[in-house]
Amino acid sequence: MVTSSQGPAAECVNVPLADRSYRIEITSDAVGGFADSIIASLGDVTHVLVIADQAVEQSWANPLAAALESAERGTAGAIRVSQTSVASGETSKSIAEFERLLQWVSAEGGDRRSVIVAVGGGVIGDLAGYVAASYARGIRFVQVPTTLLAMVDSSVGGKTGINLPTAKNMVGAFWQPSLVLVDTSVLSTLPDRSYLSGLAEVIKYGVIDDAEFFDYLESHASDLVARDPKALRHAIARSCQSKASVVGEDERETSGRRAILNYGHTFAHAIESTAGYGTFLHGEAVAIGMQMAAQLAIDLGMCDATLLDRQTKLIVACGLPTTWADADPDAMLPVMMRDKKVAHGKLRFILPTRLGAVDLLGDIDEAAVRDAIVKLKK
Ligand SMILES: NC(=O)c1ccc[n+]([C@@H]2O[C@H](COP(=O)([O-])OP(=O)(O)OC[C@H]3O[C@@H](n4cnc5c(N)ncnc54)[C@H](O)[C@@H]3O)[C@@H](O)[C@H]2O)c1
Ligand SMILES: O=C(O)C(=O)C[C@@H](O)[C@H](O)[C@H](O)COP(=O)(O)O
Ligand SMILES: [Zn+2]
Repeated sequence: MVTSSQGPAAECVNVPLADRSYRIEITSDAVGGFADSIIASLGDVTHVLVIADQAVEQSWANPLAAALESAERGTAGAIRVSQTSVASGETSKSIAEFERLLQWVSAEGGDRRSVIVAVGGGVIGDLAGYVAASYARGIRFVQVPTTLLAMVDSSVGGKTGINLPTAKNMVGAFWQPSLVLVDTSVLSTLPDRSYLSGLAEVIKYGVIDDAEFFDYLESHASDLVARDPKALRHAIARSCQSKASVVGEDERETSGRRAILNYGHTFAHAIESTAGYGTFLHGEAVAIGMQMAAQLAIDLGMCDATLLDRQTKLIVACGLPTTWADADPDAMLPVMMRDKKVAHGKLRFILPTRLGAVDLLGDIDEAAVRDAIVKLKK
C-alpha cells in the first residue's frame, strides 16, 4: 500500500517494496537539508560518490557535496565525498560513459558501503543508477532529481540503464534507490523546454491511472506551465503516488501491471532513436507517442475519439508537440520491434479504453500501427 504523509518540512510518499521500500521526500526549500536526510537514512555511510549533470554541478551538486563533507557526526566521523560531472544530454546514456564512471568509482576507492548520489535529470539518474547496480554487484544510491520529469517518473521505481544506438534503455537493471529527495526549488534553473517535457509524463498518469487527476490537469494546465508552486507540488505528489503504487504491485514488470507506465513509449522510443538521440527530449517524444497510441486505440475500436481530443488539448496547453512531420513508419517499425514489451516476435501496446484505464494489447495488425503513425505525421 502506498502511504503518503505531510509534515511541516516534507510530503513523503512511500514506495512499498518489502525490504527494498524507500521514501520520496518532496519539499520546496530543502536542498541544504538533503545532507541530513541522507545521513538519517543511511547512517553508516562514510563515502559518498556524487555523480552530477554538469548543468547543475555548481548550483546544486557542490552545495550538497559540501554539506555532506562538513556534516558533524560525532563518533561516526566525517564523510569522504568524491564528485564527478557528466555532460548534459541523452548521448551520455552510453556504454562509454557507463564504463568511465565505473573506472572512476574504482579509482575513488569505492567499496560495498559507498553510496552513489545522482544529482540531475533522468539521464543522470538512469546512468548513475546503473553504475550503482553494477559496481561490486550493487551498491546503494540516492536520487536527487533536478528536472520535473525525474521528479515525477525516472527517479522512482528502479529502472536504470543506458541506450544502444538502435534501442533506448536496452542495457540496464532494476535497482531501487535507497531514498529519493525532491526539492521543487531546483526547478528554478531548469529551461522551459526541459520543464514542459516533464509534463508529458504527468499527463500519462492521468490517462493510464487517474481520470480525476486528468480533470485536475485540464483545469490547472496554465498554472503548471507557469510553475505555480502549489499546482506543481500537487502534480509531483500525485504522480509519485501513482508510480509508487504501480511499482509496488509489479516491481519488475512481470505481471503486466507496470507495463502501463509504458503508455506511448513504444512509439516514443522509436521517435527518439530514429530522429537521433537528443533531437526530441524524452517527454516530447512521449507526448507524440501517446497521441499515436490513442489514435491506434480509436482505430481498433477500443476507445472513444473524445479521449484523443481531450488528450490533444491538454498536451497543447502544456506546450508540447502532438505530431511529427518526419514520422516514417518504415524507419520506426524495426526499432519498435526491439521494444522490451515485444513477446514472441509480436508488438504489444498499452492502449487506453477510457480516461484513467488502459489495456496491454498484443497481436495488433502492423497496418493499423503504420496508419496511426501516418495520421500523426503532420
Ligand atoms: N528510469 C525511468 O523510469 C525513466 C522514466 C522516464 C524517463 N527516463 C529517462 O529519463 C531521461 C530524460 O530525463 P530528463 O527529461 O530529466 O532529461 P535530462 O536528464 O537530459 O535533463 C534535461 C536537461 O535539463 C538539464 N538540467 C537538469 N536539471 C537542471 C536544472 N535544475 N537546472 C538547469 N538545467 C537542468 C540537463 O542538463 C539537460 O540538458 C531519458 O533518458 C528517459 O529515457 C527514465
Ligand atoms: O518506470 C517504468 O516502468 C516506465 O516505463 C517509465 C517510463 O516513463 C520510462 O521512460 C522508462 O524508462 C521506460 O522504460 P523501458 O523499459 O520501456 O525502457
Ligand atoms: Zn518515459
